Amino acid sequence: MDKKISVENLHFSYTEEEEVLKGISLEFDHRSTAIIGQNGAGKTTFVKLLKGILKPKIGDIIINGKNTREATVAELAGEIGLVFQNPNDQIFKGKVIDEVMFGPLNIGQDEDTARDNALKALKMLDIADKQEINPYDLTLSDRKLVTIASILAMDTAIIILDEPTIAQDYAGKEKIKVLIKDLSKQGKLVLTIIHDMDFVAETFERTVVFNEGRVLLDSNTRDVYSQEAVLKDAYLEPPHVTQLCHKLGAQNTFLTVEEYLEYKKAKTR
Ligand SMILES: Nc1ncnc2c1ncn2[C@@H]1O[C@H](COP(=O)(O)OP(=O)(O)OP(=O)(O)O)[C@@H](O)[C@H]1O
Repeated sequence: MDKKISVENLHFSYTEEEEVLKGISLEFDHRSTAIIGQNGAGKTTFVKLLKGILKPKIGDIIINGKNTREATVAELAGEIGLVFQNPNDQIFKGKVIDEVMFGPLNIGQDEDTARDNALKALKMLDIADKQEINPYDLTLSDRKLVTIASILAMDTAIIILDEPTIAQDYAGKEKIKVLIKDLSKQGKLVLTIIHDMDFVAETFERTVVFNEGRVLLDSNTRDVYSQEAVLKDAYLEPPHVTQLCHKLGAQNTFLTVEEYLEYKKAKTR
């Protein structure tokens, strides 16, 4: 299996008093993966370490063969793209098209390629008609889509999304769900921090649960959501449909309404 990210015994702290990550070992391959966990569990810190913005105190992170201790953020930029949780931390250009072209130009794409990739990314997110607008004149949900497009346009093998569904309505969430599945089919590693358990169930093959700086669970998404008691200890709940089906007496862990309906139909045949 092709390993794109390898994390070995990772420790990190911002201050002397408190260790935020307490020995994380994980490997990521091509599978789309959700990282879940309560606020403060260390998820954003973890992805900033993967991106090389922060450096490990102990342990190593290898991104496509490069150790983040030795590589600069600029060297890693062509391998790994990170969409920040808050779009305002990422956006600084006065026009959407310039914002989305900035990343590709920065990693050495020529002007024409950068423009083509930027337009392709804007089209994937259905916001190509917004290219001449100032990002700060857009709604928060469209601004978030602009930050996702900026990273897509760089065409990196690894794409990390921090809370992509924030401020999105149903249509926006569907757009992001389809995008993640498409990117994954293209062979990209998509890693996503997310609090929306229903979205996780419908979208990701693998789910990693962080709890107080450690990995509590790491398995395929169905297996993770079948462990209700362990999730409860981490102040997490399975998706609504999973809980409802259990309450209706189902033994299996259902991840979507469609799955449950199929199961009921098959039983009554
Ligand atoms: N720049 C910083 N300086 C000091 N402490 C920080 C800093 N950033 C985060 N922390 C602390 O590190 C811990 C982990 O924070 P982190 O943002 O990684 O968690 P998280 O799981 O992403 O939470 P959330 O779901 O709320 O985004 C928290 O206790 C937080 O207060």
